[in-house]
Amino acid sequence: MSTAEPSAQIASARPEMTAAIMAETGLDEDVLRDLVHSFYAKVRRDAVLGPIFAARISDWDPHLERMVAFWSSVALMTGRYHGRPVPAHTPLPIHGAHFERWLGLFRETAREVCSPAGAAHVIERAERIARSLHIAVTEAQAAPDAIPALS
Ligand code: HEM
Repeated sequence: MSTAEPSAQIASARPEMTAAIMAETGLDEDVLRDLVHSFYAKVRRDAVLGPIFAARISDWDPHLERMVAFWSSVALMTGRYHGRPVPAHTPLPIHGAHFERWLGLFRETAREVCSPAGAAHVIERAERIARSLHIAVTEAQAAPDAIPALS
């Protein structure tokens, strides 16, 4: 690390922005790890969402690692996640009610785990991404051969 770089606590593609978000929200990789692990513990116990995940994920460690990287990218702008969420969801048996339930559990967990500013930050992003995913999944279910609009 050069001396010109600001003192972000974690490796980031945009260290200045990451440091500013961390200072404003109280979020860091440890909080996001706690958020992801607590959230998926609830998801796995959920009567509606749990079976959908159980049918696709047998080894949870890599999924949880991927989701910490995803939230690090989304919330802290670190650029750690390089996957494609839309194709991962288009084959799933999900519709509006699943997204509402997912968001309900996510909001609840974020408020338990994060500071108020941190919870507001991740909830706003989760709501935006859930809306995009819902649109993409609905389009793919209506026209399975169409080119996906989002990746
Ligand atoms: C409607 C409720 C949802 C269900 C049932 C669901 C289910 C799943 C499942 C089963 C996977 C694993 C897919 C696989 O590896 O085969 C997955 C991956 C993933 N989900 Fe969701 N999901 C939901 C909503 C969301 C939302 C709202 C977000 C983001 C805010 C999200 C973000 C992701 C990401 C980033 C991955 C990893 C994709 C990859 O890189 O492979 N999911 N989801």
